[in-house]
Amino acid sequence: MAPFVDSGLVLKDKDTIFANRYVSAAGREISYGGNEILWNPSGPKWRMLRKVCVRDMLSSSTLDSVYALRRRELRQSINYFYNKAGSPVNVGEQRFLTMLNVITSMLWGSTVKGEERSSLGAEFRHVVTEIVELGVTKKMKVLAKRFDKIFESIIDQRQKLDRNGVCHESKNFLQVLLKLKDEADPKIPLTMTEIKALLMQLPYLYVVMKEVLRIHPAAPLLIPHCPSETVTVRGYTVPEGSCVFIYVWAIQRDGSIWKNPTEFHPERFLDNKRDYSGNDFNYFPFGSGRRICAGIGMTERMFMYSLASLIHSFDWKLTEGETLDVTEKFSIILKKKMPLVALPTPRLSIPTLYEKCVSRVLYE
Ligand code: HEM
Repeated sequence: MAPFVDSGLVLKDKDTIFANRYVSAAGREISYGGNEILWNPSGPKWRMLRKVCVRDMLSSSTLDSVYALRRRELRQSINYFYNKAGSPVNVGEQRFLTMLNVITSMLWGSTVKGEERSSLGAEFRHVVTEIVELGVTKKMKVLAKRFDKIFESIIDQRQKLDRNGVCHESKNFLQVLLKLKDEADPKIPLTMTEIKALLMQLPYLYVVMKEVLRIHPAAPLLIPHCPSETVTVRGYTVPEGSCVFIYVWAIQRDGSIWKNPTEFHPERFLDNKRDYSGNDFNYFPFGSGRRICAGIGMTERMFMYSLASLIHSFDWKLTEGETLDVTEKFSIILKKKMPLVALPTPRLSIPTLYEKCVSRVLYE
């Protein structure tokens, strides 16, 4: 049993030493030999990868500049739910597909569409799920091939796509709302009060996001760290090359730190005293130190935008007789044990608000 020590000692005081990754055989198989940013050992190669990744894909300015892309994918998803009004839909699967499309579009500018979008997305999700759950090297090889096939298919589609189509959209949520207000049917206006109410809704959604990340951190043990040399932490010797898990899930549910820790209570974040920037070792769902998640900005934008849009566009209810089950399935990545299946009912009276983002070149 590993000793319990202050995670700040590992991720802050000895960050340089623990900045390496412990790459299991299975991890090596799926990461082209441990060669991508997540699994790369700390060193010049990782620094270069991280710099490129952050500067060219995940910086605030790049993320802001691809707002139209997020909007296009989200509207595609809203349109999907609209067409399924009153029927049970797998909400998690759709959100995963949206995220997948945004990320792959940012990576190689491709968009998977129509039937293929669903089947490729389902295959991708299936492969990711198996990777996360199995961790068996032999099986990993097979899965890695399937992954590779998916990538090939996406790249292939990208090559066929017309490169000229882009959605020329305004940049922030407020501008979108004002545009909607101007374009709304005069009989069913979107009032300034409603716009304000929506904007008020948003800070609350932000604390909802924080609470979700506290109680269900996506990487409950972070991603395994590995000391580059033998080191002593609080009197314990941690040999070079050992696998170090940081149990953020337990820390974020520790009753000596959090009041009613197992209760979902977003209001606890309203005082704005805690954030996940990596400086608070009682709340760090994205990790801390030099290996902190590079996708925080992306997560914030996608989470807030999609949650706000889904709540604003639909009333949601569970199927008759069902209760909400938030039981977790514990693995290197935390998942819901049972998928969230819910019935969407459109709540906006302007049907055009449910249309896909129409870019003449892309969708005609
Ligand atoms: C709910 C959303 C997410 C959570 C909770 C999360 C959490 C994490 C955690 C805990 C780590 C490891 C930190 C450590 O080892 O100390 C990590 C690493 C990483 N994440 Fe995320 N992540 C999320 C979304 C994303 C997204 C959307 C992207 C990019 C599109 C991303 C990109 C990365 C990268 C590149 C690393 C590796 C950083 C490195 O090793 O240098 N993450 N993430």
